[in-house]
Amino acid sequence: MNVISVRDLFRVYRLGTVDVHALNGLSIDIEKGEFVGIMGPSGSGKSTLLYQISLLDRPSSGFISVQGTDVGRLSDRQRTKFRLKHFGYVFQDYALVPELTTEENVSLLPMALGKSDEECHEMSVDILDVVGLKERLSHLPRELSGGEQQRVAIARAMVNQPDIIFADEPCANLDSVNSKRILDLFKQLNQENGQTIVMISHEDEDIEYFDRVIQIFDGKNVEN
Ligand SMILES: Nc1ncnc2c1ncn2[C@@H]1O[C@H](COP(=O)(O)OP(=O)(O)OP(=O)(O)O)[C@@H](O)[C@H]1O
Repeated sequence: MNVISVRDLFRVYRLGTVDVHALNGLSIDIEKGEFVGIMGPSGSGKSTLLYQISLLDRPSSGFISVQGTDVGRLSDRQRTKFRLKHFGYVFQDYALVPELTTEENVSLLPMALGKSDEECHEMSVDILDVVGLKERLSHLPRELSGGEQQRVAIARAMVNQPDIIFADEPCANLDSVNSKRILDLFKQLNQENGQTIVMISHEDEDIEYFDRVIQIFDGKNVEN
């Protein structure tokens, strides 16, 4: 079953009088439970594609269906709810709230979904245990290494058990040991929980982790 279907997607950024055609009629399908890599040269449109399918931006034209919902028809408010309920995000700069502890950063999302303090605590500690950070609950982000911060970000993305995780070059700022640890963690979560993971990567050695690679070139997918 396709969890994401994209047809004839275009995204044009207007910069003053110049149009930048970031996506040029791209069509892809992603199946439920797949761990998919999005790869391609710098500037080919990978992040732009991820923003469209994860509802962080709207395309200039084209069709996107996520879990059977035509997401182009949703209002901004409905899109926000949809994201909270179904998606988890991991970015290359971790995007943790600097003033909040590990546990508080992870608790933000269950809190936003109206869980009680006790439930938030339990859910956060459980997932922080999975990513190996149960001993770091009270640390602030600046008191953690880069690899640990990214594992907090993954815990935050996973805590609501989202259907789909979107990751934009999550290992870009990590050394090879920490990168491998993050990729192993994604693979484990994908296999144990069956979550769909869509990850942008520049690194050829990441290919072995993916069930499939979608190659992007000049704003289009390359059939392989
Ligand atoms: N907000 C924006 N405004 C204008 N142009 C943009 C914007 N975001 C991206 N672009 C342009 O759109 C094109 C695709 O960018 P995108 O970030 O999607 O590529 P990418 O494949 O993710 O690149 P990289 O691997 O370097 O991160 C590029 O030419 C980029 O300069």
